[in-house]
Amino acid sequence: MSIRLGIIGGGVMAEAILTRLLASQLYPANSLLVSEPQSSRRDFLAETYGINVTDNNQTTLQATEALLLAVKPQILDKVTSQLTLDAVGNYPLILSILAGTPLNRLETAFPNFPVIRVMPNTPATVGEGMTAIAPGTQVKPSHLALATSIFEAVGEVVEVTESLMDGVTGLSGSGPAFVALMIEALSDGGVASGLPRAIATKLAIQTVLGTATLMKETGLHPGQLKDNVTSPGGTTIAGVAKLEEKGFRSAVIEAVKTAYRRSQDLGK
Ligand SMILES: NC(=O)C1=CN([C@@H]2O[C@H](COP(=O)(O)OP(=O)(O)OC[C@H]3O[C@@H](n4cnc5c(N)ncnc54)[C@H](O)[C@@H]3O)[C@@H](O)[C@H]2O)C=CC1
Ligand SMILES: O=C(O)[C@@H]1CCC=N1
Repeated sequence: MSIRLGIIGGGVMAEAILTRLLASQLYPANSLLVSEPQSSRRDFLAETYGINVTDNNQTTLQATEALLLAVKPQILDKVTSQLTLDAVGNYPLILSILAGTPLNRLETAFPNFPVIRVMPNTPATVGEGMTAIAPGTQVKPSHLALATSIFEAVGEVVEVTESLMDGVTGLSGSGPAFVALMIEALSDGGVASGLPRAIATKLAIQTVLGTATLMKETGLHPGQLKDNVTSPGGTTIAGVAKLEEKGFRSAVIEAVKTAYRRSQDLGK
């Protein structure tokens, strides 16, 4: 079978996405080709998923539908300088998940190719990802449909203008790490209160998951949900008051803003 989707960089995010593309049967294993310089990583991906692997980025350009850029933003120039685009007979859709990397830089690196800037997140691994996509100037509705189908296989998709992508990166791109810290801290609090670690972590994870599911399914405003839990003179308001005293909400807001600014800086 021909290669339909090429991926440059076989790291964490590439694996998260390709596992779901396989599980959803959107792409069979033999239609995927990952280019990755680390031989141990290539072997792992080939043996675990049965996909095609290579150490030559150029060969991924044979992809008939799309080429996913999944390397660190800092090495984009090195990767593109090694590609010979003139030799390519077709123009697969370029999907870049590189944090901070603007469309105009990608479109300059891939002249005449349709380019979409994408920001997924790691819950994509389990099909619960949140992906934002921002189309470039050459993108047609069929390209948008293709990008949407690929990222709907890993969760939910929203289309935004590019000016919002750094904010998206600070919130949903980096957000899984912020939520993981919250879960770890909840578990630590449980242990400090005498709970065994395994039970504390189970309680913390299910509490975050259940709260998110409740808000998603009911559309409940976060403030209303908080009010519903806080009994007058009860335990929750005592905890909420402590979070306010310690600047919890301000810390989270600043974390997202700092990640947003870092994404902006990566693009400079
Ligand atoms: N990890 C995350 O939560 C998210 C990451 N991203 C973006 O995804 C991209 C990849 O991030 P991760 O998967 O976390 O990084 P990673 O470090 O796990 O994967 C990058 C891979 O690229 C490979 N690589 C290095 N040089 C290469 C070259 N010259 N040609 C081809 N491959 C090469 C590395 O060996 C590595 O396997 C980054 O641009 C990041 O901004 C976007 C959303 C979320
Ligand atoms: O930390 C990073 O730069 C990447 C982008 C969003 C999540 N991880």
